[in-house]
Amino acid sequence: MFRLLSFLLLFAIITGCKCTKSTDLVAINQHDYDIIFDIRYATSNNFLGRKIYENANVYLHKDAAKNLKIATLYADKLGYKIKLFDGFRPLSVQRKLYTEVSNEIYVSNPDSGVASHTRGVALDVTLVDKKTNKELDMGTEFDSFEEKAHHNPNIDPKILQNRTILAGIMAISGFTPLPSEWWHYNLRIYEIYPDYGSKYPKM
Ligand SMILES: C[C@@H](N)C(=O)N[C@H](C)C(=O)O
Ligand SMILES: [Zn+2]
Repeated sequence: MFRLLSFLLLFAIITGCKCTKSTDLVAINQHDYDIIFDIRYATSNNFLGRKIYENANVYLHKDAAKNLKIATLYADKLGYKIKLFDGFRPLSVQRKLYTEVSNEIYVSNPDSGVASHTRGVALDVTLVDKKTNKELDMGTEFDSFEEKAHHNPNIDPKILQNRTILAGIMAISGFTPLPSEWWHYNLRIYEIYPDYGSKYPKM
């Protein structure tokens, strides 16, 4: 009897661990999400000029994934598609980016406990016009670490309008903006989510 109970306990622990992995972070794929994928760190088209991810697979915490789906519906109704630049980020990559930039306004310090990409609840996104297939003009490129990328009401009205459309879609879907990066959104109250960055270096 004791043996059976021990076996069942061991089985529950093992399957429970697997459960945490497979249900917390989920893959974001073309089949389930009507978005455009442009995972920049899986290419050399990023501020480092070299590929950092081995592949372009994207993962998000299931709560963020659910809200991203809602955002795609709002975007679609308004005539846009969401383009995704990044989602879950392994700790090693967060560290690499931080070492290169060394500015916590633009890259979260991996040791500060405030990083949201490593929790799987941050998204780097923009909008594409469905009619023209062109990205909206947001005033700067993605990962342009300068003041022009900050949210600011005193910018060109067209750029302000574009950023505000993105902010509206994301806000109504449960995300909050980062003041210093027009492309970065955190799931609301992201601090409650655990950090998966070192647990899942590569999914
Ligand atoms: C590096 C940039 N794309 C980014 O995501 N910055 C925020 C602040 C972060 O690293 O959490
Ligand atoms: Zn980001």
